[in-house]
Amino acid sequence: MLAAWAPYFDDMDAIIFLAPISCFDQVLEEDHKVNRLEDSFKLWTLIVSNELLKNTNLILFLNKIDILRTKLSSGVLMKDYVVSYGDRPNDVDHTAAYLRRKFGGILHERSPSTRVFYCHFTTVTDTKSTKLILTNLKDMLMRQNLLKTNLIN
Ligand SMILES: Nc1nc2c(ncn2[C@@H]2O[C@H](COP(=O)(O)OP(=O)(O)OP(=O)(O)O)[C@@H](O)[C@H]2O)c(=O)[nH]1
Repeated sequence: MLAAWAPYFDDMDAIIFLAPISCFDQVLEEDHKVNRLEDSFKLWTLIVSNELLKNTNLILFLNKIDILRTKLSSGVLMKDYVVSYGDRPNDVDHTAAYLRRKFGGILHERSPSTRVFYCHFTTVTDTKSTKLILTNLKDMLMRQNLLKTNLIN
């Protein structure tokens, strides 16, 4: 599937990858044996390791942080679903930072090129904060393109 669409994205400035991190205790609707967070790790691994996309900026949105916060506060334990999480504190700061490190580690280990790890914690339904993140990303990419073409230094 990825192999089929990747060639159409190799000249994109960036791909925004949304991983719904509140879904750590859920399974895929189409396959109840697959954990949704595991599925996001798998897809992220496929994208970061794809040769055709090695020059494309990858921007990771660790999304649904608001739902993650509510879920953890209600007593759902990350370690019950993510065994490697162990006995770390079950709060939003620690769990989110842990997941960020996991996604970043995959990029670091599996990318065929050296790439910056762009990662944001998001609640994309909050249009105001999402607009701000997107505007900053657009500025960053424009600056990067100008640097590449030596129009600024
Ligand atoms: N509270 C909250 N809702 C969100 C967020 N992102 C998406 N949603 C809502 O979640 C619902 C499902 O949208 P998606 O997550 O895009 O789609 P999905 O992952 O295929 O759907 P689900 O299986 O329902 O999670 C929609 O009603 C969205 O508006 C978020 O960050 N916070």
